[in-house]
Amino acid sequence: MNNLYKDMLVKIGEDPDREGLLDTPDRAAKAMAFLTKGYHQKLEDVINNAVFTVEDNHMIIVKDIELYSLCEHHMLPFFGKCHIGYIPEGKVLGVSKLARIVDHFARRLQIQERLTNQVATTLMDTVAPEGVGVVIEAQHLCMMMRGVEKQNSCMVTSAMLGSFRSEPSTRNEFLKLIGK
Ligand SMILES: Nc1nc2c(ncn2[C@@H]2O[C@H](COP(=O)(O)OP(=O)(O)OP(=O)(O)O)[C@@H](O)[C@H]2O)c(=O)[nH]1
Ligand SMILES: [Zn+2]
Repeated sequence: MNNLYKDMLVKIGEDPDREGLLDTPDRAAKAMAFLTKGYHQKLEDVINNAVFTVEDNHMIIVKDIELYSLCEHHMLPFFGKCHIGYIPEGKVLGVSKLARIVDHFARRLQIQERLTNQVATTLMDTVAPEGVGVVIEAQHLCMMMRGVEKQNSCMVTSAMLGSFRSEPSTRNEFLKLIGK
């Protein structure tokens, strides 16, 4: 990937041999590898069997999980917060794994809707809860730094599965607890 970045520097009108840019192709390649590392992770390694048994079935919420991703249309960042809720049916997931699942799907080229769905369906597939709700609020640099240049708009996406979809009271409890 280093050569691609060196070519890019030339194409945008820069001199890749000037002092400040000598290590830039290397650094940029490393940064891009980090930002897209989700492609090279296995979901089962991310979750690492951190599934535990519970007796009760009260709603569990982890909110304000920060996320950074890249929009697949412009390869520019979008960033914001993810809120996750679920009602277990015998099994819960280690709490850090919720944030790891968000990163696993965020660290790649994405659209916000797909990211939201992937987080929700992964939780559904992993612990088979009664229901899952995922809300993502994010700002897209492709709408801020360029294009339509709107600085204050925020895209909100949601994925409601199981009882979060079928039961308005469950969905409303979730939305209330995440402050929506
Ligand atoms: N639904 C959705 N759209 C996105 C996301 N990220 C970027 N986009 C949009 O993808 C669209 C691509 O539209 P095009 O008209 O092909 O590209 P463009 O000419 O660069 O569009 P502008 O951004 O309007 O200048 C734009 O409307 C972006 O705002 C996302 O996560 N979800
Ligand atoms: Zn974009």
